[in-house]
Amino acid sequence: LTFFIHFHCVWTNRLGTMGRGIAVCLARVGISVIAVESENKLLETGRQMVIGMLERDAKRRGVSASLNLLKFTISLQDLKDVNLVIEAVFEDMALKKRVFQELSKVCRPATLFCTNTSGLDVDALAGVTDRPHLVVGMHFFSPAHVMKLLEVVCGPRSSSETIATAMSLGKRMGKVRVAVGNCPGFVGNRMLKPYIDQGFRILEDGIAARPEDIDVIYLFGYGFPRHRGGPMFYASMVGLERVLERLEHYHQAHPDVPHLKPSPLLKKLVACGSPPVQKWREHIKTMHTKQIQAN
Ligand SMILES: CCCCCCC[C@H](O)CC(=O)SCCNC(=O)CCNC(=O)[C@H](O)C(C)(C)COP(=O)([O-])OP(=O)([O-])OC[C@H]1O[C@@H](n2cnc3c(N)ncnc32)[C@H](O)[C@@H]1OP(=O)([O-])[O-]
Ligand SMILES: NC(=O)c1ccc[n+]([C@@H]2O[C@H](COP(=O)([O-])OP(=O)(O)OC[C@H]3O[C@@H](n4cnc5c(N)ncnc54)[C@H](O)[C@@H]3O)[C@@H](O)[C@H]2O)c1
Repeated sequence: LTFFIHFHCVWTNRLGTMGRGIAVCLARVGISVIAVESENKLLETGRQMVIGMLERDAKRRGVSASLNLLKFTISLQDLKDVNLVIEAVFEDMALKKRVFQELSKVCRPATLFCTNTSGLDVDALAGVTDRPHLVVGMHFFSPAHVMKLLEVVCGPRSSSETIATAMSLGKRMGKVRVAVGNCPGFVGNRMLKPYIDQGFRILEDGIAARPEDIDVIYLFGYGFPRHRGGPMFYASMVGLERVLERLEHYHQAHPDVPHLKPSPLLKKLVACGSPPVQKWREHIKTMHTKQIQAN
């Protein structure tokens, strides 16, 4: 298989730029990569970075670096024979649309188009291509060659084969994959944004004196390490009745604060006897079925 990716070329604060991390993930599992940049100077900087990362990675693992799998270019025409594209240009809908339109002209009709957008509408991107069923999100986390998570973002028009291919490519790259739906920020960033936003509001309201105080509270009060599970597991562990009871209490006191209003799902789960987290899925399914029937 051959893959095309875009990669970032400005070395800022060691910040892992997505394209180069994705290129490393692909090449180290034996997949050919054609990396495309917008201009020669950026291409050369990016090339050196990717090679350096691959060499360090190979040294750590005691193997030889698979540099022969990489090709670097500034010409989109070089992508005419690739099987799959992972787009990682700036987070700008107009630019991404332009890139996908160009790719539609250059690539074979069966080539899959994946986007590494952090939260833009995958279906809007699919809509500008000549193959909406072959478009899917592959949301890697930064630095992409280190972080294990991959959100596979399924648009309403992504075919099941397209989703399955993105999932199996993620598996081959050694990622922990989660298939998610298409909404602003998907799951990770949709959850993270309210945390960050509340942090700013807390500072604005003078509830915490320093940003460090908020971070300290999070680090020492609510670590979510792997062995302890995430926020959903935590809610289950605390007890859903207690979570609901607290939210209702705060909601009554502050009816104008939207995030204090308990969700209908939480109420339903409590009404069903607060099943353990592993059992929520069947209740959620029933709820969705009823919603579909009602509509
Ligand atoms: C409101 C929402 C806003 C949304 C914004 C978009 C968010 C996005 O959509 C989602 C995300 O990505 S969110 C996720 C955001 N991500 C996180 O939250 C990640 C937080 N960071 C961590 O968990 C740890 O720092 C790591 C596990 C990355 C490294 O662990 P360690 O034990 O220190 O390991 P080490 O031995 O020192 O380095 C190993 C390799 O990693 C490299 N590298 C290291 N740091 C880097 C950096 N900052 N940068 C780049 N690269 C970095 C380092 O150069 C080396 O590379 P080499 O080429 O192989 O030599
Ligand atoms: N940085 C993160 O933490 C992170 C994490 C997950 C997903 N993402 C997403 O990945 C994408 C890229 O993010 P980034 O942080 O690597 O971006 P970036 O801004 O650092 O790099 C974008 C790269 O795209 C290149 N580019 C722009 N137009 C191009 C074109 N027409 N042809 C070829 N290359 C072109 C630029 O030269 C640059 O190298 C964005 O959609 C972003 O939301 C970022």
